[in-house]
Amino acid sequence: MKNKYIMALDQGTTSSRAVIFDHEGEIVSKAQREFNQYFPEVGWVEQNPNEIWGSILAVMVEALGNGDIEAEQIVGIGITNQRETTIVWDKKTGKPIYPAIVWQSRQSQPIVDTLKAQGYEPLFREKTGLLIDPYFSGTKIKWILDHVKGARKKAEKGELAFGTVDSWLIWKLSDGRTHVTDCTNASRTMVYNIYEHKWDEELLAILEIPLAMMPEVHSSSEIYAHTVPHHFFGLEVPVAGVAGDQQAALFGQACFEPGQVKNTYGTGGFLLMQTGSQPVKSQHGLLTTVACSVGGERSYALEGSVFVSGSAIQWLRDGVEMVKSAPESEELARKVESSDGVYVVPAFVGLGTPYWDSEAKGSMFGLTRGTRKEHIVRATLESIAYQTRDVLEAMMKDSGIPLKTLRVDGGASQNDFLMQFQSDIIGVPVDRPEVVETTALGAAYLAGLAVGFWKDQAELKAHWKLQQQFTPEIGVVVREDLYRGWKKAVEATQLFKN
Ligand SMILES: Nc1ncnc2c1ncn2[C@@H]1O[C@H](COP(=O)(O)OP(=O)(O)O)[C@@H](O)[C@H]1O
Ligand SMILES: O=P(O)(O)OC[C@H](O)CO
Repeated sequence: MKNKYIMALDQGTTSSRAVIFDHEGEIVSKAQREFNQYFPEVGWVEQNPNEIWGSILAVMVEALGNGDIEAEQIVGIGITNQRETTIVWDKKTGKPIYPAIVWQSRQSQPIVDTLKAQGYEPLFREKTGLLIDPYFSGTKIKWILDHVKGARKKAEKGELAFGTVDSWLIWKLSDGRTHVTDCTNASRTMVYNIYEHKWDEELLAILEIPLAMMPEVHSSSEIYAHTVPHHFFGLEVPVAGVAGDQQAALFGQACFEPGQVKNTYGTGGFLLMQTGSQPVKSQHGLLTTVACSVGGERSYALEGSVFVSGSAIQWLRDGVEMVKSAPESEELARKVESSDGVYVVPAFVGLGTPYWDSEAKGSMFGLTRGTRKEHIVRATLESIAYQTRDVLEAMMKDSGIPLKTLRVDGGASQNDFLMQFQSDIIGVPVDRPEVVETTALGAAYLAGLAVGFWKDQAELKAHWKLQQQFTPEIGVVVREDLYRGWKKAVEATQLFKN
């Protein structure tokens, strides 16, 4: 008999991936495609939902082909996606009425300013665990309904559908038969009540979003739909797992115990701490969000976002051209003993957790006549680790749980210098697993649990294998000295507004 597999569709901000996993949780094949980003105005980021769908169709075929795997061998599909990105489409024609508004897009800032001025922040925070920010879907939906002619009327009549990218893909895979999302994605919309587990009618009313356009909210692991045969080689394969990409990574990292934390070093840095069955309210600028819902059990997480993480290295490469490739940053950083007192604060798009300062600009401190390119490169890598510590400090304060280890993944986690410095600056081990495609793995796990491919979470936990552990190599005095310098640099950065 031929081996059976699970296919994960990882629909990220800049590319779509299909990753096929075997029963041991190992990758047997994958494929990846980039798609276009559109920047129609300063600060706006949009995508074409049909291009997203096209890229997904392409990678499904390529991943099967690359691994010489037949479609019949896929027993379940899991979906994980860039979160918050907002799509509104016509239920009858299946056509989007506006491009996808990407999570990074700021066009709904004026709506946010009005909501804040009206004093709604505490209400939204209390019910959704989020802040009022253009990042989340709620004000993006309102923006579309306000700007596309006739849209609100159609939405009121139940003719339009809203979805994050997971909903859109399930709609397409099922040929318009299923309009659903999972609770992790719902918890990023700013209109989902994370305590009552439902769309919050009061918040929907404030944003003038008709309930009729919202998808049904389900758990993260169950059969939502089957592929229609013409989209999947004549087969009806169950779509059985869904989670937002950061929550999927937490699951893929097997962070099931309260207090376990993962950090994904991608374009941005996303830290999630598993807090178990109880949501923890943050006093230190973190978000409270749904971590997962499997087998009737729902868990929560505290989340912190570092806006510029791996993209600081893209800046070194493409902006100031100090490195030719991202891996070269490691080579250069190792050429000097230290950053020699140089601090780079990469606040290129403001500062995220815990500062939430949208006006901060990037800055550099401590330059001398002796400063070389290598010091600046090193300081930029170090800034990624300092920002991570900022978030972890907030997590420790909010949860009261001391950090034992940090599990890492994402592109920049391949940088050994960065991982060592990360461990040095937080004073606990940093654990890098063998499978760093943890986002896709999490989605595969969720689908595999629903179709009986895997038995339970204990089985999944046993799959997690350490590839390399980085342990602290500097003492507490040096560590705290370095970190104090960083805090001063951030303080000075925030003072500089022009
Ligand atoms: N060896 C490396 N050292 C430092 N940064 C790296 C390295 N390799 C990749 N990166 C950074 O990681 C990011 C890409 O990671 P990825 O997980 O693919 O991100 P995303 O999913 O957000 O597109 C880029 O910003 C890149 O600069
Ligand atoms: O697609 P990524 O990996 O950049 O992740 C985006 C996040 O889900 C945004 O909240």
